[in-house]
Amino acid sequence: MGKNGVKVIIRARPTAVFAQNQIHIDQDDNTIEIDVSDAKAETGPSNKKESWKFKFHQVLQNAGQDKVYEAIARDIVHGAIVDGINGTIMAYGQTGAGKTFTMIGDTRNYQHRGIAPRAIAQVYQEIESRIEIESTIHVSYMEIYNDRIFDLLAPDDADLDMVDYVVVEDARGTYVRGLTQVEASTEKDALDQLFKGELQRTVAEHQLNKRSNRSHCIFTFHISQKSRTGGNEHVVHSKLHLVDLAGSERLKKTMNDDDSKAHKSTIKKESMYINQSLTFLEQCIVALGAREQRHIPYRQTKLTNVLKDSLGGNCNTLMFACIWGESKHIEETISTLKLAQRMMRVQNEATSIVETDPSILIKKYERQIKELKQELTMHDALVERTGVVYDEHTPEQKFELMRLVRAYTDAPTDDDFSLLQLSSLRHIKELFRQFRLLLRNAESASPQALATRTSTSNASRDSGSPATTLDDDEKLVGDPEEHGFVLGVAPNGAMPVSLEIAKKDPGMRLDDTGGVLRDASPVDLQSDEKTGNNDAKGGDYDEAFGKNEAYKFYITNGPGKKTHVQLQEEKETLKQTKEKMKDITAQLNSTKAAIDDLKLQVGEKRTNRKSPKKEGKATSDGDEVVDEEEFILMQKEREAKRDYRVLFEDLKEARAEYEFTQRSIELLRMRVVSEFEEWYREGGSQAKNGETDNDQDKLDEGEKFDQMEVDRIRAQDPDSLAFFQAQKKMRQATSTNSNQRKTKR
Ligand SMILES: Nc1ncnc2c1ncn2[C@@H]1O[C@H](COP(=O)(O)OP(=O)(O)OP(=O)(O)O)[C@@H](O)[C@H]1O
Repeated sequence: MGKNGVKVIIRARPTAVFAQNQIHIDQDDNTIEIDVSDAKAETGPSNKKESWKFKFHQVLQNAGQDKVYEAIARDIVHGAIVDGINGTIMAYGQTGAGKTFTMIGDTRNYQHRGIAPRAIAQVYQEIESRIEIESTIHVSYMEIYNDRIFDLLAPDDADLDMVDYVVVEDARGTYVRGLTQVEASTEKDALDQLFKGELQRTVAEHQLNKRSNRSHCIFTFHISQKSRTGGNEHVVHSKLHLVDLAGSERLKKTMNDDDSKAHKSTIKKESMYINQSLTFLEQCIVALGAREQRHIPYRQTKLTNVLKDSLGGNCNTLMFACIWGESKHIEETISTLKLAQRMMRVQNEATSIVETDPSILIKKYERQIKELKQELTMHDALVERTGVVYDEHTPEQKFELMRLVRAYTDAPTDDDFSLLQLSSLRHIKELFRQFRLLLRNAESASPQALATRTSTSNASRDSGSPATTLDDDEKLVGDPEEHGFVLGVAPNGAMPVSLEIAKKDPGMRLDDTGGVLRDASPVDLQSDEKTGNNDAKGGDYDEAFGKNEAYKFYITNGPGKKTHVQLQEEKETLKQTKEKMKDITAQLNSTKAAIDDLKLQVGEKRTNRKSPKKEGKATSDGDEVVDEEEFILMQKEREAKRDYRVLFEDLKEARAEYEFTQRSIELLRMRVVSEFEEWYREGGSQAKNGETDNDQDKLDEGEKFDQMEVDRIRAQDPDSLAFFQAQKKMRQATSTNSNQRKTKR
């Protein structure tokens, strides 16, 4: 942000009859001196002022279009794109003085193109060079004629006379509601719109200049820019106005004596509006330039209202004051120069208008959260904290917390807090939540059920084995563990939604909110067993026991052996990975300690080197140099940091492997259970009792035997081989039928 004076450039159009006696232009000093004393002498003595000296930012005479553009216009366009600051370039002056030539130029001659086509080219060059920024450009083109706004880019079928455009204001500044803004993605698009608008301009013929226009025209770029990479959440809005004002001459100069009455009336009306708007433009300029604060009459005319944020306020403003250096126009020239001088006193506050793009802001916060989580994970790794949860707890994690809460409430002593090691705020909240759920469940359960539950829980703990339960449907649930297959029967409603939860406690399940519930009245097999009351379900217990035995067989010698071996291997891998993580964490810690130590040593060395008491080691040009010892320390520090990074990556990899293995174990467990269930249902358990030779392992053995037999037969009598094989096939089929009959029985 900063105060930015309005820049003023005087442009004198070429003429064959330049008033050399009256106008003295010094282009090096950027001054113009006017002296009308000769002319006054002809009309007699007067006490009116006869000479003036003006100084401007630039005074150009017979200057080419390129020089005019390069003078200051290029900087204003650059500011609108690169700094996001509104820019206004306007041309003021009497009719025929060269305003349109300056702003638009000769549309048929490329060399003589004016500020608008040059600005269009620069805008697209600038945005193309800023590949990291996404820019959107819209253009509008309006004409203010007799204090009415006309849309020069309105669709061809629009009824322009019906629309009364109004100027409104919001946080982004002033704009004309309903005015067509065409998106222009390329230089060609923008040029097309400029030329389309030029065709629409209202042209009135009058004596000074046949092509003269009697209106103000404003071509505007509406620019929005934001970061493509999402590195910044800001959207910068800026505008660039190119304003071709109507001629500032007085009425009498615009009319011919032989003009018709109607024509005179039209010109009179036009001149009145032009003069009014230019007078208010001048008043606004004077008020803006005044030392004391004054009311600025922006709202008095459409022109000043539209240019509100382009005359004063957030804007870089450049005014071209075009003069016609002929003696007969000297009064208009003086009047133009006076206004231009006042314009130079206006100080603008140039700032960019920045809005926040919420989508980018969210992305930024997400990135920050991710980085902070990574930092926390790194910190946890360094202090050997594992299992800290910073994200939402998964159902399994919630279940684990519930188990801890239950273990804590069932603990024999009140202060066994070791069970509830608090690792994060989220962890604490979840613990409280589980406590609340436990309390609510307890409150809603009957005292009898509570008592049963307590005894159940105690019995399980005392027996040191997981609880097994039965329900009316006698549906079996269980868990394959290394020690065998533990069976239980849970009521349908209590069937766990999560295998992880089911495996740890079949009596528990998740509620809708992810809280863990225990069925209010489970019948516990262990407690029945303990009290000797297993008459009622004794058969089931026997069956369960039988199934347990079958499972043991299934995973040791049965068809589940291979999967079970895989499961054990995965568990071993998990153990090793855990060890590896521990090992890497230890290495990370020692590397971190080494880095800290080296940093300290380097710091000390540096302090000693800079200490005035020590002998300074400096090169001839004053640069300090490090000694060999410090250099070696710095090198070691760099290497330690590199090691640290490698180790950290290793740790990440090991953790990923650990998690992957956990998932793999889970899958294998599920597979063992479901395959066992199927095998058991199909009567596989009978096979293990030796009632059939159809067992997979036995078949394997049998196959070995068969092979030996085939080899023997082939050696003795090759022709009998086919017979032998057919016989074997029949034997196998007979055996299968016999098995099926036994299963059905
Ligand atoms: N610097 C210049 N060099 C060459 N020709 C010029 C220059 N300035 C103006 N002219 C010529 O003078 C004529 C009038 O100029 P121009 O239309 O730009 O005046 P104007 O100030 O815009 O007038 P109006 O107020 O009527 O729009 C045009 O034919 C234009 O080509």
